Amino acid sequence: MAPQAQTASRCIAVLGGSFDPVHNGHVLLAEHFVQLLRPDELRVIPAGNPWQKHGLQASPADRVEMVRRAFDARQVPVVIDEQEIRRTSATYTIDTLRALRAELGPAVSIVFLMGADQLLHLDTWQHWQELFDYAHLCAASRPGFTLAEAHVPPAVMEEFKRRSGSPQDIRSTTHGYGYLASGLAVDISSTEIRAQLQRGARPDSLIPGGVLDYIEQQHLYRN
Ligand SMILES: Nc1ncnc2c1ncn2[C@@H]1O[C@H](COP(=O)(O)OP(=O)(O)OP(=O)(O)O)[C@@H](O)[C@H]1O
Ligand SMILES: O=C(O)c1ccc[n+]([C@@H]2O[C@H](COP(=O)([O-])O)[C@@H](O)[C@H]2O)c1
Repeated sequence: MAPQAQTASRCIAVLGGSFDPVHNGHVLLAEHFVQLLRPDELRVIPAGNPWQKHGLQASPADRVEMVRRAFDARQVPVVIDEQEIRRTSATYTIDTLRALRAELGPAVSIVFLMGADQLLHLDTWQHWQELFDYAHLCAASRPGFTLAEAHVPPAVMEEFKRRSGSPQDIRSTTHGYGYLASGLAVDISSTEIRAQLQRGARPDSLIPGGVLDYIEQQHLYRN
């Protein structure tokens, strides 16, 4: 068992992101871990002020509405959590996980999901090693960002190896495990979608239909 982890009665999978805009890569990342972990809830948390990005294009309200339209609640109940948007300071995941632990209590498995691009610089996140005191961390592969040992910062790889657990371990304990999933390969990014929209293209195979409708109705990402 991961250090100090307790048995968990429920499991909440958490996907944080800028979602500028949300796209099929985000949806498939969440679905990948929903299939693997069978959580009781998917909690999607749009970032308020992501300090490692140089400004977001869409407003918080528009990003929340797009996220609301993107995730299908048929597989798992989906909760859109606006706590990071309400916070005025820089968005640090450690603050979010502390708040989630306070809200959900000590007996819930909290699983923070991310793509490989974030894993590759996890060691730059605020208090990154403490994240495991509140949650399990799961990262999935993404084209252009390999999970191969040679590319992951050594301290991050060492932490994930030391904390390696099975999906069942993660589902049934509260925090402390790391998991690397190499089976995802979705070559979609918000950057590419913004570029396509700006040049007048219609990236309908890259984003959920309801999200594209909203982008068009609100004339987002046109300049
Ligand atoms: N295609 C993808 N495959 C796997 N994970 C992804 C993919 N796209 C985004 N993610 C993950 O989803 C989370 C939120 O990503 P984010 O909202 O920054 O999207 P993005 O496409 O990376 O955006 P941008 O191109 O603006 O940097 C991050 O953990 C990121 O690694
Ligand atoms: O806590 C940090 O220092 C930190 C640094 C970079 C990213 N994050 C979180 O990682 C998630 C994905 O971020 P991004 O930039 O890929 O949208 C989102 O929830 C961010 O708040 C968190």
